[in-house]
Amino acid sequence: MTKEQQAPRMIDSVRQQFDKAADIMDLNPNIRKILAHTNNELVVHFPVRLDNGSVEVFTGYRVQHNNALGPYKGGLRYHPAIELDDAKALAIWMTWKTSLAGLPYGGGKGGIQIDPSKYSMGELERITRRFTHALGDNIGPEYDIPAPDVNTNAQIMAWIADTYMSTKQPNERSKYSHVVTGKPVNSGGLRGRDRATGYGVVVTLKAWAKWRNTTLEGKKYIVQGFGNVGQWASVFMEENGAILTAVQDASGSIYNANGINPTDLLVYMKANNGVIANYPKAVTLPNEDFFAVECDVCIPAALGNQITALNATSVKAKVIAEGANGPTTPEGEAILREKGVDIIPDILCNSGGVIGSYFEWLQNRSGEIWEFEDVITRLEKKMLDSFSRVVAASEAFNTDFRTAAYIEAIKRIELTYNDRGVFP
Ligand SMILES: NC(=O)C1=CN([C@@H]2O[C@H](COP(=O)(O)OP(=O)(O)OC[C@H]3O[C@@H](n4cnc5c(N)ncnc54)[C@H](O)[C@@H]3O)[C@@H](O)[C@H]2O)C=CC1
Ligand SMILES: O=C(O)CCC(=O)C(=O)O
Repeated sequence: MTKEQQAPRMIDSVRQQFDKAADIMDLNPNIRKILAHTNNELVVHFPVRLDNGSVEVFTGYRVQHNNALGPYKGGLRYHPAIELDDAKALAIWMTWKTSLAGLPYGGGKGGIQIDPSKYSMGELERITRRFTHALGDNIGPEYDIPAPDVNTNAQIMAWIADTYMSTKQPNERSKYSHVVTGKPVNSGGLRGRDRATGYGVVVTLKAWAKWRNTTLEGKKYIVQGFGNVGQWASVFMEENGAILTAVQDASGSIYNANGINPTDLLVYMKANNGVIANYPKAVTLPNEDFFAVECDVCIPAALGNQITALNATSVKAKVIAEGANGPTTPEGEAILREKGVDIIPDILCNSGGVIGSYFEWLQNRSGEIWEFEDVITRLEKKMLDSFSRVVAASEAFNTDFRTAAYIEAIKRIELTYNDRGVFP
């Protein structure tokens, strides 16, 4: 086992994936050079007074990969392990994701190195506002538009929007509400943005099932990560008649061969610090056995580097629907492909979130308020269009779905550079 296999890094995965696609599509070497770099990498250190009167200095990141297609776009994550290289990898994935979805955006990502569970609500508000202040005009509604990601939510987006807008002239503040998306509905948020990523995951799974001449009815599925993406994906899988048999979150893993009702699990979590541990209607499973659970569908919806050379051999699922960003390493993927497991790649599978964010941005820019039904209809249409283009590229280039999705995404950026005549 090499060192990389034991401690894979997301930045290595995204680079390998890019190189493979760039080789196959014979990408213009100048454009290849540009896309191999991130445009801007910002690291900020900012002090915040805690409830006990002491001052702590936090480290935050914002990486802007590429903006050939439009403003940088992508989430902010609050996690103790986030480092600059992770923010880079996640920003690069955003560039491919927004391009594949046909959005007028580039890719960005960032966050704060913090375990939010250790801080009070008041502290998190002060940390968020101070971070926003430190970012200053390195974000902006027509420049770089953050959104929720791991451990961030609509409340945090509302604090960011409020802090950013307060730095502008009073008579102009309302022009800036789309500096972030994923806001609460009453603060300019989109009806349906909360469930957009999980809904999109299931739209792609239904499309995959159709492509495989089957349906989701009666299929057993397992979900890693029961936060925004995992919860909503489970709710929609349930609506399609699939059966949830195992769940893992940061607190542990649970299993019930006869099925776990996602709505009932959510009720339990609400009363139990938001975690699944000790759910009484399932047994506890050792974390290392999670991906080996017998199932048809596996939805990793937590962090990167979860399915690796160390556990891919034991995967039983027939399809991996990547709700998370970068959950499968290239080494893990090679083993899965050898076993005949299909993978719906992250930049396609979880793109419902950023598509929803785009709708919110349009809504704020035009002063409209969209109906929930319109959001869902438009979201589904866009995701199905992306899915069809990925299938077509996979056939045209005789390659796997991930590489096909990359080719589709990179092709659009290459065409844009070519149109400008800068790098013929
Ligand atoms: N929120 C969104 O709209 C989008 C999120 N994503 C990706 O989806 C993934 C999940 O994001 P959210 O659901 O928003 O985050 P979240 O913070 O709402 O939920 C994260 C979940 O992962 C679990 N988790 C954390 N560490 C874990 C570990 N070591 N093992 C197992 N579970 C663990 C947590 O307990 C929690 O259940 C991330 O990779 C994120 O980048 C992708 C596209 C959009
Ligand atoms: O909604 C967005 O702008 C981006 C969400 C995100 O961070 C992602 O798709 O990974």
